[in-house]
Amino acid sequence: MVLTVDVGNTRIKAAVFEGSTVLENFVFEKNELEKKIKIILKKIQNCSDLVVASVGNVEKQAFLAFENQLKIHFLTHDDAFPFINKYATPKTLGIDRMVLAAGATLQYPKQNRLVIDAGTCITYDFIDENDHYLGGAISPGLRLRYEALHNFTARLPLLTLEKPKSYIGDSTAEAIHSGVVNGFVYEIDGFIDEYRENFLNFIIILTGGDADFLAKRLKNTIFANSNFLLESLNQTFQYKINND
Ligand SMILES: Nc1ncnc2c1ncn2[C@@H]1O[C@H](COP(=O)(O)OP(=O)(O)OP(=O)(O)O)[C@@H](O)[C@H]1O
Ligand SMILES: CC(C)(CO)[C@@H](O)C(=O)NCCC(=O)O
Ligand SMILES: [K+]
Repeated sequence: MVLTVDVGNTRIKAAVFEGSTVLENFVFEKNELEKKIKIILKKIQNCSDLVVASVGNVEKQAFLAFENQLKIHFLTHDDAFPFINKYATPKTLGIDRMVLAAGATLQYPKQNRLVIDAGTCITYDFIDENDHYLGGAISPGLRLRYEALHNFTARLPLLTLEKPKSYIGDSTAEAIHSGVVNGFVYEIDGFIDEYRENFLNFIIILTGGDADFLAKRLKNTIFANSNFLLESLNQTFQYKINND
């Protein structure tokens, strides 16, 4: 069994896989890392490998305490990935985006794929049918938008996610909810439209902490898979074993 760990910008997500099946999911905070991994390994014995993708400030050392229990694989840019990276600055491409691109490439062979990860940031990643990773976009995620409005102004309160009543916000709170939530949805629909103008066919994979909320509101019908990053991490690991 394989324990996959996604260290995001805000939280940590983990899942145990047997082959390609998820046995159990976990979400926890960064300061709980060691404690939680210990609990997971106690609960689910015979995990042979631990695979980590980290974009947060958690380094490989944080996992060395478990070295005598299972093999630690800390993914880096030097590992084998199943696509050709056309990003102009491949060394600065986020490892989470590389893992998402790898998962899309392996799970949906020989087609254009757009991966949208609505997490702390929204990331867009496009891998074409020739398995060329072309790039995409990075923008502030839903919660970050609420926080940025509050942190960088004098008068805007810090609000938490609420469904806007209308696109015409009739109060400060409603104006913020409309700006953040509708702006978020319009942005994503707008990007999808732009891709549609340039590519005849592509599949869309929607993931991240806000994926379910978003899926219901997009004009494009897309199903959310909030586990896509961890599934991709498991697949990237299998690919690495087969190609090392
Ligand atoms: N308990 C929570 N803590 C933080 N964000 C949450 C929580 N529950 C839902 N969310 C939503 O999830 C979004 C963050 O997504 P996610 O959890 O995927 O981010 P992350 O852990 O930082 O991962 P990544 O860095 O890969 O985006 C926020 O915009 C927020 O609206
Ligand atoms: C964009 C984030 C923050 C999303 O988690 C991460 O992928 C990252 O730190 N990327 C580095 C910059 C880039 O991908 O070009
Ligand atoms: K993200």
